[in-house]
Amino acid sequence: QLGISAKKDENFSSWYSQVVTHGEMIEYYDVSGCYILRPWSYAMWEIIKDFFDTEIKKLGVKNAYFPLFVSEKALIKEKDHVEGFAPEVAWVTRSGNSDLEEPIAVRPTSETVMYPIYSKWIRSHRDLPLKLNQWCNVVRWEFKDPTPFIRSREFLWQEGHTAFATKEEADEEVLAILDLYRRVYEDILAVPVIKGIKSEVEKFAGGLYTTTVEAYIPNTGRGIQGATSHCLGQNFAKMFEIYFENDNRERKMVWQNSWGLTTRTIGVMVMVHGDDKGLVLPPRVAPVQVVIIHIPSKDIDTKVLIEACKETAKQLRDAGLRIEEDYRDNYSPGWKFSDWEMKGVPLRVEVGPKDIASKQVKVVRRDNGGKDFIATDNIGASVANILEDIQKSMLEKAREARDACIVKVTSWDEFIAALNNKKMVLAPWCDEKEVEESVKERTKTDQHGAAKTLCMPFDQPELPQGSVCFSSGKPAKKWALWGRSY
Ligand SMILES: O=C1CCCN[C@@H]1CCCn1cnc2ccccc2c1=O
Repeated sequence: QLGISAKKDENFSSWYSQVVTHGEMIEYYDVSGCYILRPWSYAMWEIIKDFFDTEIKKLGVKNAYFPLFVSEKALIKEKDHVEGFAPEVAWVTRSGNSDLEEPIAVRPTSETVMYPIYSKWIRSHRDLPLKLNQWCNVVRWEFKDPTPFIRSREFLWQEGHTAFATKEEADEEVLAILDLYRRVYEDILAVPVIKGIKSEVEKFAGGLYTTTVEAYIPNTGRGIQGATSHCLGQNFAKMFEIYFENDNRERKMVWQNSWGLTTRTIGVMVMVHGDDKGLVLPPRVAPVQVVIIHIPSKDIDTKVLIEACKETAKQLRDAGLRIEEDYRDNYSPGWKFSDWEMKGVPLRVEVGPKDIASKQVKVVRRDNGGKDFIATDNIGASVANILEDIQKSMLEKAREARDACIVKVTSWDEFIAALNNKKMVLAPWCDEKEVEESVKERTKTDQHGAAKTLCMPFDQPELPQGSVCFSSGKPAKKWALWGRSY
């Protein structure tokens, strides 16, 4: 395979497309906006899913599966949340040569599938809390430019849908799930995120409030929504008549949450960490963490060399690491090095005759190219330590790059300058809808989309008395993080 021809800092979209295809993550498909997830990327989704699934089960969430199809009646039940999304809904109108009586929608999300059933299941406070999740696909017929993992017409996600007797329980779960999303990004994908609450304009219209983890792509200077955890309040309970009798025999509406994380996570990780040699995988999400490559030589019988490699591989597997051994004799070591670098494998172990003699191996880090020699005895622990160091330093490096792209301003001129300099902008804001709409209008240009609020960070800087909104001049209520986004 040839190397990647596009440079990350010169042609980001070509670079990204080449990295995900040469890295064997994606195969293109003849239905626009749809992609094939090859084993290399699907294994990453499985790692993310294993972590999140284990954690939500600790919170008492159970997995279930609801139908892919939604009746038109059910879908338009909550019209004001659907009307904004209506153009994205895909419909089944025919089977074989005959039209269906009623068109059936393909789920774009499952509130309207699940909540008529929740209404049937929930009668008494003893039926609460109800906490269900499903791992599935959803379809949204988007028209904005499709991008593998980042924006596709079908994607994989989990969607959690919970119901509680009290708002306090719902509020608490919203934040517990949001922290799990932070951990997916920071602890597994080594991508720093900012936790915050969405503005009234940006929140899920059907809900009470939306919390979010916001990531950032330095090369494009755009923010990207990482995952969202919504408190729906009692809005859906009202519409779908989801009531329970409390222990005073009073009829009450439930308080609900819904929360989702998608395969977009994988695309964000690729964009943040990849380089001009291809993928750079954080060890926690790498399907293969270490690849062992023998260096044939006339000074040693290749069988002996490979036996030594197998012994090292066994020790590394016994240390719980995901290992690949590449003894292919139809490729040179150099060819193999670039092949595994393309796939982003965090650590390469090279074994040659000299290494056998001195009971050592050569290790090469994918993230910074660092080379070292380590002893073969107790190699499991020492390689595990190197992988931990790679994980930590990738997050630190990404955090520094992200922090360097946040500019704190107080005036409109500073705001526009920072925005056009591809930064995210932290500015004091009056938190009024029409002001956000006007900023969108004033920042929309033909070559970029409008700037919008990404979130109001939970971690608010000091807001000095008398601070005014950078845009409206009205009294500022809080700091908002603004930016162009995906
Ligand atoms: O984010 C989440 C997390 C998972 C569960 N659903 C919520 C809210 C989904 C918002 N949404 C997003 N796109 C849509 C597209 C078509 C119809 C409806 C919708 C829609 O309701």
